[in-house]
Amino acid sequence: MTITLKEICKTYDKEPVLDHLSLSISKGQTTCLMGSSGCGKTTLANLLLGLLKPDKGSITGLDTSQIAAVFQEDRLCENLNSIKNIAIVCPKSVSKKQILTHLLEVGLTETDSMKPVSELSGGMKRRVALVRALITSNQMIILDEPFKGLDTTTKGQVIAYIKKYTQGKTLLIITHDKEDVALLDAQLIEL
Ligand SMILES: Nc1ncnc2c1ncn2[C@@H]1O[C@H](COP(=O)(O)OP(=O)(O)OP(=O)(O)O)[C@@H](O)[C@H]1O
Repeated sequence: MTITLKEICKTYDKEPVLDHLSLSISKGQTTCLMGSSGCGKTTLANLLLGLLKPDKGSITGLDTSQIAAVFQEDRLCENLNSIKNIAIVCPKSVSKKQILTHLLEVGLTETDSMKPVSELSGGMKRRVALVRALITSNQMIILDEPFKGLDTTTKGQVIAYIKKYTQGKTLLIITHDKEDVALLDAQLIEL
């Protein structure tokens, strides 16, 4: 029940970023991925998502069609409101009311949810992107610095939301804050 990376090598323009990296990620659990800036965490996430191919090595135990992700940039449609941004990824059986309930759970108001995303703050956009990833039935979620721009209270609310909607799922969170490992009851992988 693990995702196993074996001897992964990834080079950009002859600059090695990942050099014979081997690690395993427990399925159905939360793992925090930490490491200094530029050490290759986002590269590793992109390899797991199948957006990049390793130069060498293998990844086993992974179904790339079952992964939802929040990237460092939110990748929302700025001219659409939050509900529409999320409805795009949902089956028709998920109602607008259900989407609104999720947005309220992460601290947005109904008025916020009806505004074009371009009129929301960075922290609000982050939460919309998070709901969009967690509302899907995907079995694996990758979150690249999901708490960026959130104050302590909002972060607590978001952590409760993440825990509620990722039970039994494989969750990989890239973070720079060691405190998150305890807050999320996570395993730690340091690159
Ligand atoms: N598309 C690319 N082309 C060339 N170099 C890249 C590319 N993407 C990343 N790099 C380089 O690879 C290294 C690792 O980048 P990556 O984004 O994976 O690091 P990271 O650990 O996620 O960093 P951070 O914590 O700052 O987000 C960096 O030196 C970066 O400049």
